[in-house]
Amino acid sequence: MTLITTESTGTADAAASTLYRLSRVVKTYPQKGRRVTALTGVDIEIAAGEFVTIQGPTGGGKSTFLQLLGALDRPTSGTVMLGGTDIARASATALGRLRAHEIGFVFQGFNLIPTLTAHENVDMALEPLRVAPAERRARVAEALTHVGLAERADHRPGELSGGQQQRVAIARAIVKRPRVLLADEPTGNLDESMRDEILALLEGLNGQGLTLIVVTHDSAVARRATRRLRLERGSVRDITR
Ligand SMILES: Nc1ncnc2c1ncn2[C@@H]1O[C@H](COP(=O)(O)OP(=O)(O)OP(=O)(O)O)[C@@H](O)[C@H]1O
Repeated sequence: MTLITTESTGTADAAASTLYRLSRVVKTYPQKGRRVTALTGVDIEIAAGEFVTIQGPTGGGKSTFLQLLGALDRPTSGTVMLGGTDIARASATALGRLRAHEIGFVFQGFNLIPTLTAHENVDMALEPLRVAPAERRARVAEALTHVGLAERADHRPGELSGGQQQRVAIARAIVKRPRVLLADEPTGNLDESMRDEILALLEGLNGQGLTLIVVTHDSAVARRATRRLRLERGSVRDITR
């Protein structure tokens, strides 16, 4: 099964290759006539194949950090390299392309379209990729099989449990064969048994070489990471033990 790209295979070579390189990243937001600093000058590298978790207090800068990694926003200063692209300086078109092709997103609230079936929700991610119809159908089926939902392809989100909805969201993220999967509290809305299912699925994907970067308050998730980061008052600290 080819769910991930060659750039992110789990070989020792790929594991040693840098996926993200952030240098002196500052992010400020205007707020009531002054500027709030969300990131104070972050320097960090993330290698292909890592499973990184990001923890920290509310307002510490986690969402801001994830938005920059996801090419959803640009830093105020500094560079955010994803492979050979500097997210700070790339055109809006290039960033859109990066998000569509290279980055899978998973959110706490699943963010599925309620009127579409599981198959249609996953298929949407292939829309910008110009995949031929037959291959498109095969890739969607493969992604749904991978998350254990082949039998539920025709179900709408309202007919699925929270854990199953998150599986559909993960299928939607991996169907594009991204270089990295970014997740914001992916287990935040789930009970313990569903959390463990999703965690096992994410770990399996990482075992196949997919780079995972997960913002989480859940220490059970963080315990499985290969590297744990803490973001507090806009700075990153490595807390892997
Ligand atoms: N769009 C915005 N406009 C103004 N200030 C913002 C904006 N987004 C974030 N901030 C501020 O930047 C800082 C970091 O916020 P961020 O959302 O990145 O933290 P967080 O660690 O994700 O918090 P939480 O765990 O509550 O989601 C906070 O002081 C926040 O108020």
